[in-house]
Amino acid sequence: MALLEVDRLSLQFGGVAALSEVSFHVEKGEIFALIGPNGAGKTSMLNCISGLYKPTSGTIRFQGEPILALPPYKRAEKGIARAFQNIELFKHMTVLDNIMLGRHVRMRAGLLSCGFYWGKAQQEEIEHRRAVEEIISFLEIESIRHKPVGTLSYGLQKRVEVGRALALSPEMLLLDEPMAGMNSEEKEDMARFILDIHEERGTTMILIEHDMGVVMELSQHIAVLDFGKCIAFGTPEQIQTDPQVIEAYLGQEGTKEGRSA
Ligand SMILES: Nc1ncnc2c1ncn2[C@@H]1O[C@H](COP(=O)(O)OP(=O)(O)OP(=O)(O)O)[C@@H](O)[C@H]1O
Repeated sequence: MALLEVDRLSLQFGGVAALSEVSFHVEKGEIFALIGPNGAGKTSMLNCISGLYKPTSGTIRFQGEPILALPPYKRAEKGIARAFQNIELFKHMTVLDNIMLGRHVRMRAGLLSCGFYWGKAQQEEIEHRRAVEEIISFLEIESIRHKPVGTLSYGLQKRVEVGRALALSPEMLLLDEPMAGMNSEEKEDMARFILDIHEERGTTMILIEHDMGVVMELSQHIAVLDFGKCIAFGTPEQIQTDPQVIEAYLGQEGTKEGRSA
């Protein structure tokens, strides 16, 4: 059984079909890429998976269970975490506090239990701190842990955004253009972190990325969207040689993005 199964998913915005009958599946432990030209429906698909958008029809199953009726926080509890295309951090708060906030759905001790079982709540707090410190050291951001996020470079903010999503200890991580706007050094760092997360934590990932070199190198399977339709699904080798993909997206040379991207 695949970890995530998307079956004939459609999403309509008035007259615009953002997604039409899209089907694909993501295996546990793989890096899966969603590619396609601007406006193809990639972010809309992530929004349907995380619960921000409600599809018009179709189904999504996570670990065999239908999830479309669940609100976003329930999907987060089930292990689906999201890093956004436009950074969604609290800019005035520190790196540490932002990542700690990402951990909140894993925190069980509420106000009542804190009152009755102070020791238990304290123990939990220590464990969450340890998990967060582990992420900070994993992402090599120890030196900026007490800095307000708004004072950091764009590349570092993107890294913190990934850290916030990782704090959920997710089963599946949705990464929407994690390298957009980065210089080549920052991109290399992010690619290394994605591979490390995959190898060391075994986290399944769905990656939206426009850089074809990165996509072909990192992912095991790729789905190609074009005008809301899934026009191809396969390994990087299959996608690179698929005539429909070359026509719609990669351009005649099969290396760069064709249509506006
Ligand atoms: N909230 C919304 N309201 C109306 N239309 C929307 C909304 N979100 C997306 N769309 C439309 O759905 C289509 C798919 O958009 P989407 O952002 O999913 O594409 P994308 O492949 O992620 O593009 P990009 O690569 O530019 O981020 C577009 O025509 C877009 O205008």
